[in-house]
Amino acid sequence: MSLIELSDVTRTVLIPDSDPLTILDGVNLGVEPGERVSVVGRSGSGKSTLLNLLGMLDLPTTGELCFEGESVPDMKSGRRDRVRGGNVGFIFQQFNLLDGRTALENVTMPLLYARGPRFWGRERIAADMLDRVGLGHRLTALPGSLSGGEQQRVAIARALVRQPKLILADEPTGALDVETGQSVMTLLDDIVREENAALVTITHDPAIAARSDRHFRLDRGVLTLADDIVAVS
Ligand SMILES: Nc1ncnc2c1ncn2[C@@H]1O[C@H](COP(=O)(O)OP(=O)(O)OP(=O)(O)O)[C@@H](O)[C@H]1O
Repeated sequence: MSLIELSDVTRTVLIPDSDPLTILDGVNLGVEPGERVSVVGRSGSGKSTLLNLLGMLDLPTTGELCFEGESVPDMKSGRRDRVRGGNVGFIFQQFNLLDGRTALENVTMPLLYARGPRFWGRERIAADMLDRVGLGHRLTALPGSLSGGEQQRVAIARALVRQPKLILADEPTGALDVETGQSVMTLLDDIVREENAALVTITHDPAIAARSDRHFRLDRGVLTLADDIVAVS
């Protein structure tokens, strides 16, 4: 069973005084546990819309979306929020850290929704996670005092601290120079592998896309295999 699966998914939006706009058109994609998938596509091709569906933030207009075999549109919204919170980690181009909070506070935050030992031990768990991304010595640093690469490491720690089964990374290297971007992706790959999480990376950059196990291209809402992107070992 796929971890998350879109079957013949269409997403359209209604535009006042105009025909409906089709943003995703007949998309089929199954992501397996522990698998790394990349999606490349030009600006406006529908990448963020696809990511929002995979993250169960939006629902398909037609077609099916299942998480671990369960229909996402059939979930009540409270359950959908719990399934998302417990299973999906997000990483964004602009890091999206809370400015006034330390690195440790940023990474602790998702554990405020945990229960039992993970709630009571949240600061130690978050500190361990920051240590794993090489920032054990910057626990009290505010995001503004960290470099872009360090901020993205904090964001990776925050995305992974609840041990999600699925990580969704939207242009994770878009705000970093090439070398920093590659080192951040190496770190992300290593942790994702250790945790046996699935990783879906949306990127403009073929070198970043090539790191994944399977590669797709999105063009005007149509998703196809991108065989010209060659995996690097
Ligand atoms: N709610 C909406 N209403 C109208 N148009 C929308 C809406 N959401 C998305 N679009 C349009 O659908 C297309 C795809 O949007 P989307 O944000 O998914 O693209 P993208 O590939 O992520 O682009 P970028 O790389 O620039 O972020 C764009 O042309 C966008 O303007």
